[in-house]
Amino acid sequence: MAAVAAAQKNREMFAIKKSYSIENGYPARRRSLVDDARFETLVVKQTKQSVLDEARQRANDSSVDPEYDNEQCNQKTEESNNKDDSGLTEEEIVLANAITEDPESEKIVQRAALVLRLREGMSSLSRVLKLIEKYQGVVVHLETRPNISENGQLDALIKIDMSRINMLQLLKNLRQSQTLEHTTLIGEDNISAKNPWFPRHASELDNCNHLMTKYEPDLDMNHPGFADKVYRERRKEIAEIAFAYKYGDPVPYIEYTEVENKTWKSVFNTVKELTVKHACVEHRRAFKLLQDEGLFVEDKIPQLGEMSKFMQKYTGFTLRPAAGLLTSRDFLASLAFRIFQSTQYIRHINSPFHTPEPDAIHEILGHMPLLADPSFAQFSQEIGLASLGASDEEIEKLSTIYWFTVEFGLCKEAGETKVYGAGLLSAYGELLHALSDKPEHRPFQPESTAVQPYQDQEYQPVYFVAESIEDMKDKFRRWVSQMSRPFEVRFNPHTQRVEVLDTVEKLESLVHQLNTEVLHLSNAINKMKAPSLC
Ligand SMILES: C[C@H](O)[C@H](O)[C@H]1CNc2nc(N)[nH]c(=O)c2N1
Ligand SMILES: N[C@@H](Cc1ccc(O)cc1)C(=O)O
Ligand SMILES: [Fe+2]
Repeated sequence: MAAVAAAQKNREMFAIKKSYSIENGYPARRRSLVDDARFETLVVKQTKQSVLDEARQRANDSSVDPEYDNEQCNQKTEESNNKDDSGLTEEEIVLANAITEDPESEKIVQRAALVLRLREGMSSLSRVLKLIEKYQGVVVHLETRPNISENGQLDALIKIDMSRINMLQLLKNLRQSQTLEHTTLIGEDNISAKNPWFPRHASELDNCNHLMTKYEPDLDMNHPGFADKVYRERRKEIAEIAFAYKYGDPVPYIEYTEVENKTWKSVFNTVKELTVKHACVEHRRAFKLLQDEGLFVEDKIPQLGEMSKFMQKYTGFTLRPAAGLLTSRDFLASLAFRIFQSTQYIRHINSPFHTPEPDAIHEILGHMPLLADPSFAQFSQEIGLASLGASDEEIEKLSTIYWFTVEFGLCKEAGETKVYGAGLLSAYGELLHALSDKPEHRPFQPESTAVQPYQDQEYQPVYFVAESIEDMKDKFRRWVSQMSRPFEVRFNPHTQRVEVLDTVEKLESLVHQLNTEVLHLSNAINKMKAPSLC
């Protein structure tokens, strides 16, 4: 018990706190969640590293490697130093970040309002207007008034439409001008910092790979591999491969070692036996399919590339490698694109029944069977779509729902309680615990489930039981429709793009598509009703 308490304390000490970046002098105005996560990973890792090196020494491991990650950290620090944001307003930083994160977006024409203080009255105004013309901007609104405090000065509000890249140039130019006292850009539409950035195309998931480092063997005293240098090196090697991965690359092939295959064999055989009796029908069905296709065999860890092909065939889900436990926002965002970010390293041989961080055994044995089920795949994508542009509070709720369904969900089946959560289907220790009378079983209700606190270091004390997976999905849909996001999104599988449904044109084209599909459906019905005589 003492060990558990110590581990809990260790994790609390290092858990990434929401306000961490602000406490450490990272300007709150730069509210890109991508940048925040990058910064947090860096600082938390550096701090933890030094404290834990000491602890590892105490754990009788002489293989402390202080160089770990220093290179990577330095690189990132330099990167962020190069970004000189001094003097820019929040809106301008958001604008500049939007361009850096998606260079294609620099040509997007953006509406924005400029507030200027003109030193030389009307004559400065004509210079400003000429400049706007030079940058191919269109003035859509212009208002001036004498400045109340200074004689002869004029305040102007100018609304313009201009490409993002030109807007940044224009601002630079205006700031250097002697005739202006100050220039402020007020964002409109999507350059507002109030809507966080989110990926619009599957390729932008290259930006969504921020890790929560608290359970890595290098940083978690209770990780089964904490004092095993060989294990830590191997885990790092495989994580590096994931770090280097870019959208469009083939899924990397990993030559698994004998020990790793042995670990797989022991988990696979135990889970195979237990799931016959305890897993939900969707899991059992897909498990059999995976066996029939030769992917689920006892003596070889399936390759992620093969798994990805398998799932693409059944539900369109594909896999991309992840270096460890991802932040909820990044992890959920990829689900919106029917992409599952999957770790590729294997848990420690000493702890096959349960591991504190997701590993390839968890992803493959736990998640893949249900992601190969069309209805469950749809549900996973819906949680992902709901997460795009959601507030931090909503992300917290969505990930809690995800936790108690996709990860640790139980459901009823012909009067019996069955397992569908991936965290149980890959951890036979916890699977048996979940079905025993030790933990509490509560009915799944999105409102209460979404706010149930949970920890991810030990077996759960509470599980939620759904009437059925379909019923859980229905309840989730009703609940999620009340979220605060002021827009709807839709995934276009042809372009792999998430579209924000915010213009009449987009909705019209969608209605058109749906009409065509309805026409096909009614044709199909007619054909069935009156089969042709030929
Ligand atoms: C969304 C929710 O937080 C969930 O537990 C996520 C978090 N990050 C993850 N990261 C990886 N690599 N694999 C996972 O299964 C998850 N699960
Ligand atoms: N506990 C799971 C792995 C896991 C860890 C953390 C998670 O968030 C999810 C899954 C297992 O042993 O298989
Ligand atoms: Fe998982």
